[in-house]
Amino acid sequence: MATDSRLPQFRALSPAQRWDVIAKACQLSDEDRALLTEPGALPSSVADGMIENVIGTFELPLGVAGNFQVNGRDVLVPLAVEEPSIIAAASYMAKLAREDGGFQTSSTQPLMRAQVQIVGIQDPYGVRLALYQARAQILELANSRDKVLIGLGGGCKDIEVHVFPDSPRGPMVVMHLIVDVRDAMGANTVNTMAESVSPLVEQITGGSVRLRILSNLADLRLARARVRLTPQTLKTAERSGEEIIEGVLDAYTFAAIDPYRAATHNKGIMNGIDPVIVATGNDWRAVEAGAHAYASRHGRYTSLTTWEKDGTGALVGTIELPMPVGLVGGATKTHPLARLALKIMDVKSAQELGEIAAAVGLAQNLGALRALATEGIQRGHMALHARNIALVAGAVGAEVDQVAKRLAAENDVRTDRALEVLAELRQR
Ligand SMILES: CC(C)(COP(=O)([O-])OP(=O)([O-])OC[C@H]1O[C@@H](n2cnc3c(N)ncnc32)[C@H](O)[C@@H]1OP(=O)([O-])[O-])[C@@H](O)C(=O)NCCC(=O)NCCSC(=O)C[C@@](C)(O)CC(=O)[O-]
Ligand SMILES: NC(=O)C1=CN([C@@H]2O[C@H](COP(=O)(O)OP(=O)(O)OC[C@H]3O[C@@H](n4cnc5c(N)ncnc54)[C@H](OP(=O)(O)O)[C@@H]3O)[C@@H](O)[C@H]2O)C=CC1
Repeated sequence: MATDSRLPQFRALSPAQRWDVIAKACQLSDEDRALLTEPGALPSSVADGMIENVIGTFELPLGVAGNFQVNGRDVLVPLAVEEPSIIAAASYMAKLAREDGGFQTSSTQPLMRAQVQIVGIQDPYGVRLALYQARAQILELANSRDKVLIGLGGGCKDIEVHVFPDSPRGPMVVMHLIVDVRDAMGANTVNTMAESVSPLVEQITGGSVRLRILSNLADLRLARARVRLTPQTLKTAERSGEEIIEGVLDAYTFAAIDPYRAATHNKGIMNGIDPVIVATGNDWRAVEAGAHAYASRHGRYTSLTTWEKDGTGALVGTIELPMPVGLVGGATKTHPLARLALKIMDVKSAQELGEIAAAVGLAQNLGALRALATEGIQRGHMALHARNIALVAGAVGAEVDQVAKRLAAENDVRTDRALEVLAELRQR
């Protein structure tokens, strides 16, 4: 477990030197190092067991966001992502946040919903009551298979019956199984449960069961994060903290009221969350689907975060969203790098993993809003993107930073300019 997530001048090190820092901070072994430094950390034999028609593996950069303090614990957070400036922004905001206590997080129990669709019935409200009457029998059948899950205190805890009396296909009833999936993401688990209770549901209702599948609107499995930053912490050489706070509040309000802005605002949040989900071998599509569905829960798509000023004038940010992630199941156990990422984070439960991801999303959001509301996104983002452009132009080794620095200094981050700068460098 890392005892100090500050990584001073980490950026100036080489990947191998950064590995040494992380390995020391997290007590990682030489075997762990081999996973990262040797090509093909995911053996094709393992990949061939994960998906169909495998022809190889696809790699992404794996970085570490520093400075995070979550509920008083220093955490180094691995992110697998291709976009520049995400890790810089998250690390920067985490650095500021730790001045004022870092991130405080919490989460609900890991409850997932499985839906059982019932058609071919004439009395949907009567069917609803019949299902509630048979609740104990349904729960018993649902819990008759998952010995490991039940033994851990998980399992189907309740049913919830939704009625659609006049759907275009006639009356429809949807029974939800509410399942505590403990440290699994739980999709396979709850899908199996839904299929296993369907014959009994048809017997109880006299209807026909169609779909038996989890809901990705996992609104009973929420992760939350909160952060508070004073004007003193937020001030820069160019702007007062108060000015920055007012800018962030205007930027947040723009997203809260305008779906066109909210889509970009939330994409920025997921820029922080998705790379943690990918790095830990979790299903980022499930997290994305739940996040955006949850952002529409009040009937209009809006911001996943809130930003406000407290009585002392400090900026207070919150995020709350579905977080269906696991420490077991799916690829979390089969992908070696997913296991390594979980080891670096030293998380003890799926809830803790979800809370850290939520905190990274909140940090990411502040990084973007703070930049957008002051200097604009391009200076910081494009200065880091310049290295990608230098690579595209063919720069190698030390040339990459030399070309990138020149592009950033000229504020002209374009491939044709990079080619010119590279040619000049090579003529020297
Ligand atoms: C990019 C910065 C951080 C530069 O900002 P800066 O002021 O030049 O940074 P700095 O050199 O003063 O460094 C401050 C800290 O930032 C971090 N940092 C700084 N640079 C690096 C680096 N190279 N590698 C690693 N970490 C870095 C690091 O923690 C560093 O502390 P230190 O290590 O020096 O003690 C700033 O301009 C920024 O945060 N910009 C916002 C960028 C952003 O939000 N990127 C996310 C992708 S774009 C996006 O989200 C989509 C969007 C924008 O549409 C979302 C939306 O619309 O809401
Ligand atoms: N729409 C979606 O999001 C869908 C996603 N998926 C995929 O489903 C996968 C996730 O399903 P999931 O059910 O998590 O995967 P798994 O079926 O791989 O793992 C869950 C099983 O792990 C066992 N287990 C061991 N330890 C624990 C523990 N501490 N907590 C909970 N379970 C434990 C339980 O076994 P036992 O059963 O013996 O008790 C449990 O049923 C992901 O790969 C996802 O991509 C699939 C379909 C749809």
